[in-house]
Amino acid sequence: MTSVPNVTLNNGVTMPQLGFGVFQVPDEETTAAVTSALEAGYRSIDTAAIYGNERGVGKAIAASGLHREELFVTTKLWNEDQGHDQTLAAFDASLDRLGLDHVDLYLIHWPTPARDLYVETYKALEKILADGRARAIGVSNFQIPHLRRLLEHTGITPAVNQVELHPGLQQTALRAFHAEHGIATEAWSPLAQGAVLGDEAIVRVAEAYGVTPAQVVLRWHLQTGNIVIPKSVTPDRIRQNLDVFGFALTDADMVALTGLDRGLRTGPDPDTFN
Ligand SMILES: NC(=O)C1=CN([C@@H]2O[C@H](COP(=O)(O)OP(=O)(O)OC[C@H]3O[C@@H](n4cnc5c(N)ncnc54)[C@H](OP(=O)(O)O)[C@@H]3O)[C@@H](O)[C@H]2O)C=CC1
Ligand SMILES: O=C(O)C(=O)[C@@H](O)[C@H](O)C(=O)CO
Repeated sequence: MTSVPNVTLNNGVTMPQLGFGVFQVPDEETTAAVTSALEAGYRSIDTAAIYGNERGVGKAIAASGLHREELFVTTKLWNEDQGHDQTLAAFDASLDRLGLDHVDLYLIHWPTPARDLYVETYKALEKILADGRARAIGVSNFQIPHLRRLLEHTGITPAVNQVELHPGLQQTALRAFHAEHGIATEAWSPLAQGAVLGDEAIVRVAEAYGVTPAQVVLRWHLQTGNIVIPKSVTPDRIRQNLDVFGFALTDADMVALTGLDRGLRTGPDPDTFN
């Protein structure tokens, strides 16, 4: 079985560097997809309240026979549930749907700056952490000014910032800020939902190694130091996306992929998304 390296977060908790995402997987299909992933060897699952599939994730976990300590489960607080008390209630509801008594990582899904609630929301996450119901807390889609404000007004540095990141959107300044403050960078849509897989440089490197473009992109993430959570509902791809530890890109390959950065956002703009 493939062994995925761990990243040590800023509170000492370890998190697999490669996990499985379930955005856009209907709840009734999620149990099968997560079961395939767990059978392939994934141990980290990324869901969110807004995905509507926490129950499907929970069913796959319950049926897996794996010990809870072997798994790393992330879920996220949806925008409309921001605010101190609403966050605590939304977290309880997520745990209930997952059928778990704690998650490994709880994230604020988007800063939604127009609401101006993310600081008090994060304080609720700090309480959840203190109560031992999340092993680590963090954020998603936070830009540098949002992170600076959290660092100024709250007590615990986020363990993770999960952001859109792939060869077409490399987030260089944000990654540098994370490194400076001990925040792990987690890449969502690590394959750009397929939009970079036809890039000539990626195809050329894939042909040279006899692997697929998706495997090249995932290797680039791992060697860049990102945590990645590719999604697939296709069993062959689920296995393929984990089979990325038998080859390594050279410095020249890494430079070729770095040249593909072009501000390609496939998802919403975090400064305006509400
Ligand atoms: N925090 C946030 O705001 C966000 C978080 N996320 C998280 O990140 C995860 C991953 O991002 P996501 O947007 O799903 O996109 P990905 O970049 O993981 O791409 C998923 C798409 O690529 C296809 N695919 C997967 N593997 C391969 C492969 N080996 N070869 C060719 N195509 C492949 C999938 O098809 P198929 O399934 O048909 O095989 C699917 O269409 C999400 O599932 C979610 O957990 C995502 C968006 C926003
Ligand atoms: O997938 C997620 O985690 C997201 O937050 C987004 O993709 C978001 O829900 C969206 O796409 C809204 O248009």
